[in-house]
Amino acid sequence: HWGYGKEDGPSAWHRQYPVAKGNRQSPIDIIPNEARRDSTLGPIFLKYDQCRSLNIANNGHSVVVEFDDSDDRSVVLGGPLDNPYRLKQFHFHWGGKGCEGSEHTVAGVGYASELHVVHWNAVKYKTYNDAAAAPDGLAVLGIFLELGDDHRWLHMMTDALYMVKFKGSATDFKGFNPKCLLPNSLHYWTYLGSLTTPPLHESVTWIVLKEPIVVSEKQLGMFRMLQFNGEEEDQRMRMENNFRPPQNLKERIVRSSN
Ligand SMILES: NS(=O)(=O)c1cccc(NC(=O)NCCCCO)c1
Ligand SMILES: [Zn+2]
Repeated sequence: HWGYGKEDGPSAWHRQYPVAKGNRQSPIDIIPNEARRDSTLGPIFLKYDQCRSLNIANNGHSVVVEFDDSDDRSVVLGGPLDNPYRLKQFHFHWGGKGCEGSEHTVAGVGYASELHVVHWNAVKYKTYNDAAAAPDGLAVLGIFLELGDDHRWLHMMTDALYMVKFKGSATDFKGFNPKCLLPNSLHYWTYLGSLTTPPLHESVTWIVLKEPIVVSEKQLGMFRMLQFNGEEEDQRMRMENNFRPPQNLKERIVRSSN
């Protein structure tokens, strides 16, 4: 199975997932000076007021908070999107102590971590899985985390991490609204890309916010108490450095909101 180690990590994924060498892979290094300012790109809107989380889980690659996506109560719309995309889940990617851990980089510089808020096109596709394999199926909001003071609300999530220490564990996690994890500004870069983990489907319209949120080293350190392995496995592997490095931009351009 794929992972982030030496043998099963990003440089090996192409063997089982040949699309890893495709033309619209993610993440990428975003070079602000080369992004095209596009006046036709409007603002994005996050309609998360009715949003309610369901559970938090360790899937062996990251920690994921899932939402009820049975209706259009929580959607992202506007910006590069032709219709509303329904909120499905959010998860994180992070590094080791003091190392970089984001997936996208900005002019070659990484952040300590990156939050991905995953939405799917329920107007065009019947199920999330259908959307996840379609070129306009997903819209993922990428938010950088930089180290500084404690984040006022992140503790609500990090306090629950001890309950999902091992791969395959999950627990109720109700009432968490990801609106509390957004920065002040919704200015963004956008480009067409892929899932950053296998199966690496080229199905994502990426919307990467320019302004990072601030979390403390202590809070980020809580993520590293998670483990890649299941409870029953002998091999104990701390969950960290679960990020894919930047991929070739190929024939793509990155657009910038105003
Ligand atoms: N990291 S990401 O590009 O935001 C992203 C978004 C939505 C799905 C995925 N990847 C997957 O669902 N991979 C399938 C296996 C995951 C754990 O079992 C990655
Ligand atoms: Zn991700």
